[in-house]
Amino acid sequence: MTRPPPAARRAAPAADGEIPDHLLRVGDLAPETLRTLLDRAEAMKREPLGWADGLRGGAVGCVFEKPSTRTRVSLAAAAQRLGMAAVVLNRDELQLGRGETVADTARVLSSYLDAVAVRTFEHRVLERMAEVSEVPVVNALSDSHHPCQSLADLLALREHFGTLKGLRAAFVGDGGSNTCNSFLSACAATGMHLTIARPAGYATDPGLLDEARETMRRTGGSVSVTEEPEDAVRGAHAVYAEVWVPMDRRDEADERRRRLARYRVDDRLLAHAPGDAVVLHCLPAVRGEEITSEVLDGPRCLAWQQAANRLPTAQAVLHALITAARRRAV
Ligand SMILES: NC(=O)OP(=O)(O)O
Repeated sequence: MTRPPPAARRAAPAADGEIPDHLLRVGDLAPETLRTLLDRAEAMKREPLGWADGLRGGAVGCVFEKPSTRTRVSLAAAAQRLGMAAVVLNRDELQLGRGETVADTARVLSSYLDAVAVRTFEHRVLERMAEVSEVPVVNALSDSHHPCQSLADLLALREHFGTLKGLRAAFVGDGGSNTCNSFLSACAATGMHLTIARPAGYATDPGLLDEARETMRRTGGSVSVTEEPEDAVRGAHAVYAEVWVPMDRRDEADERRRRLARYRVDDRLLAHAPGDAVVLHCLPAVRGEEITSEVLDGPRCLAWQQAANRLPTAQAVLHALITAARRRAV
């Protein structure tokens, strides 16, 4: 008998410490689960090999409807470090490009693979895939969430500061971006204090803010919103900059550059932050736009560490989801 699809077996979020069926949003990870993934990623970063027991010979699919450097390569490399093959596909290489439905595609792929990572436009495509997939689905970026990035961000912050709880972060730019949404949930789960500085019209989804505040009641974190980037960075341990014109918003490029111009992370803005504040950027960066080269290449920037951490965090996610799914299937 065919197993019921994972989403039908249990609704996210999973209980504290429990690995969920899929990773679609950081908000689906309970605080203890997030900490477990970070601990595992840290161990895998120290000792990348030796985690293939039971996984050797498996395969992970990576389906990308949009370009990617970090996510695509880190997931493929992570699969190989776990002894698994990585099958990396663009949309046009699949029948998806000729109209086969997402649900049909996911059903078929999950009969070949041990997990499938998907970068797509609409988040509901991932939710639909998770509903029908027999194997874990990993969000490799959707229009509203970027959980793999947030794990790498948290690992870089924890490596730098030794702890996450109580850290003060400022996100400067588009408060409704996928990176900001996931970073908000990451701050909530770890008890961080986040200030989002964004112009009017670039607000964070109120539902996500409510969800984060609910989690923060338990973890001791907080979130506030301002239109003033100087206020946001004052007292911050970390300042997050992100590209102003994402891949799917090129038609808004001029408007975005005009509205976000005050939100550039440069030496002028950082003069309002503590001298030992670090700078985060998920990359790729547009130098001179949302961040200057002086800052991006400077000693306080963790962007390169964040990028490097994409590999051990991807390895931890794949290992955790696949081994948990196999245990549940027994
Ligand atoms: N930060 C990030 O997701 O990079 P890529 O778009 O290159 O995967």
